[in-house]
Amino acid sequence: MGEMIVNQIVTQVTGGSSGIGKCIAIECYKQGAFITLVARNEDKLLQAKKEIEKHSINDKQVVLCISVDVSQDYSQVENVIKQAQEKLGPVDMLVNCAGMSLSGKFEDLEVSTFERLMSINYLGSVYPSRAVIATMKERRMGRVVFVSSQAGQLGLFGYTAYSSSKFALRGLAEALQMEVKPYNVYVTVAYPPDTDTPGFAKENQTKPLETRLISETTSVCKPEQVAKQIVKDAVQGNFNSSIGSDGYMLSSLTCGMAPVTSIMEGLQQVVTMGLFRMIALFYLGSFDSIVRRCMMQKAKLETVDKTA
Ligand SMILES: NC(=O)C1=CN([C@@H]2O[C@H](COP(=O)(O)OP(=O)(O)OC[C@H]3O[C@@H](n4cnc5c(N)ncnc54)[C@H](OP(=O)(O)O)[C@@H]3O)[C@@H](O)[C@H]2O)C=CC1
Ligand SMILES: CCCCCCCCCCCCCCCC(=O)[C@@H](N)CO
Repeated sequence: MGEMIVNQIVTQVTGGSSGIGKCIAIECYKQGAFITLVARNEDKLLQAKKEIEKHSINDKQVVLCISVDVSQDYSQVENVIKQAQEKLGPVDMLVNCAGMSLSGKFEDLEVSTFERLMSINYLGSVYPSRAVIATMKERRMGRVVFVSSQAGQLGLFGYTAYSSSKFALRGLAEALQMEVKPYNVYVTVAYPPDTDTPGFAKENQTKPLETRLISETTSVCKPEQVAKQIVKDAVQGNFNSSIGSDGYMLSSLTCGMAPVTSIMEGLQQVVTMGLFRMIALFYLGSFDSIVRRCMMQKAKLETVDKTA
């Protein structure tokens, strides 16, 4: 498997106008890539374009903006990607980063929230990938990145809608990787932890206490750091991309039938599996006790309310 050289390659980033996506675009631009940003809001796109352009390393580099909803209409997504390809040439690397999170207890979440998260997080990654994959296979080169989440590796209180939409990306990525590997096209799934972005700030406004307490087990990452790791793994053609020691343990523990990139990676998984399962049992115990404590706290408050 050859490493990709980012200089002069065409990188298309959905969700590239904010947060992790914007940092991925900056990281690629710093290495000399041509960028297409895909998102809905045109003002945010233009602002991101200006910010990214500050990091140019030569005067040929371009940042193109496409305003489209990646989750709605496949033919519309296909059309705008074709138009972009006419201007910049075929996409070498597609990063599917458009997405969002909504948390809440299962019975409190609207049914429409399940549909919406599945549309944005899952179908919103299927459509752009479907639009570029044939050309990548023909050209015998390419990278497709799916940005899942640690919540795409384990289910947590409050994430019934979000986790399932992020788990879906793993299945898509595994199946697709098996199809395209002989054509020298490589798929990466990234599993970031909580990351300090506008999307994360918004998510926190409605996060249940339980979800917040469980998430606080791990620290919040900087989007620049997450972006750097994702770009590095995608360029190297690694199937898995994770951050930090929790990320490493989670990826080893949940490797299942995921492809390995090196013999070393496979051996590490074999050797660490039992130990990491042991550690996971302690985490699960502490998560369960957080949930139970919150329930008892609420019950106590209710009896106080009633007697008052
Ligand atoms: N921040 C975190 O803690 C973590 C985030 N992630 C995942 O990383 C990704 C990026 O998250 P983050 O940077 O926090 O998010 P932000 O909310 O900061 O940015 C989201 C980006 O996606 C775009 N977008 C959203 N919906 C659509 C749509 N339907 N069509 C096209 N573009 C869309 C937004 O632009 P616009 O609204 O204008 O369309 C924006 O550019 C998401 O998939 C998220 O689930 C994973 C783990 C942790
Ligand atoms: C051996 C096993 C060790 C396991 C440690 C597990 C710790 C889990 C904490 C999970 C935090 C949830 C991240 C979700 C981020 C996200 O996607 C949202 N913030 C999106 O906005």
